[in-house]
Amino acid sequence: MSPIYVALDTPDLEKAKAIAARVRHHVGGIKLGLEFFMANGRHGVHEMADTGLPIFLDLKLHDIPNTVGKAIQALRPLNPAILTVHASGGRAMLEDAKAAAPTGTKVVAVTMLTSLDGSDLRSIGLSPDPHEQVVRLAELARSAGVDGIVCSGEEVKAAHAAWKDGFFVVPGVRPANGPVGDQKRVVTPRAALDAGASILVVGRPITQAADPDRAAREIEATL
Ligand SMILES: O=c1ccn([C@@H]2O[C@H](COP(=O)(O)O)[C@@H](O)[C@H]2O)c(=O)[nH]1
Repeated sequence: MSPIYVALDTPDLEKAKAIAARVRHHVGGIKLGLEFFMANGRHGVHEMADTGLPIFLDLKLHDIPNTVGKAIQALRPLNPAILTVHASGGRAMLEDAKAAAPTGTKVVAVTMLTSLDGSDLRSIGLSPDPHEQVVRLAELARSAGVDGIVCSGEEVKAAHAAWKDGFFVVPGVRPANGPVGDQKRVVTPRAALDAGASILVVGRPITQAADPDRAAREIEATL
């Protein structure tokens, strides 16, 4: 099974379905985020689940424990393979998120967004070392009982060393010399896997390609 989850960041359900149909033999699952969910809601998730590919619901929930727990209870009928919350929501929120999720759903905690770097951390009053930030939040996530974390390929080796059976989601991956867009902590898909990623999230390098099927195939061939 391919470790690539394609991020279908579009409000257009028909477009999402069309790309999924083109790349389905070269990806292991579909990631649906806020842009898709705000436009298409639960109906859209059900439609994408009809592709037969596992669904990663990347809603990055972040609120008080009761609110996050109730939100996840409301999402239970969607039975996603993977669901995200923010690690910085704190221990009680992570515990309530895991308790509310369906048994088969991996709850993973976003540590430090791949669109941020050390200077962004400093600007929000945190120590400017991404490794320190990711490893500290990974330990919080592990001890709170969730299944894994989201981090960049630059920190996944250190996080994996401290959490051998954790599940590591790595977005912000780019083919060598590809445009990075708004991502700041970027590695190649091969480097992320070698460093310990469990799955790779790839959006624009596939979805914005003239031939998404070929782009997915070419990335898969590097793994
Ligand atoms: O730290 C994070 C957490 C989530 N994402 C999501 O992954 C994809 C990446 O898309 P690209 O087009 O490959 O940049 C996108 O859906 C983000 O919401 C992330 O990039 N970084």
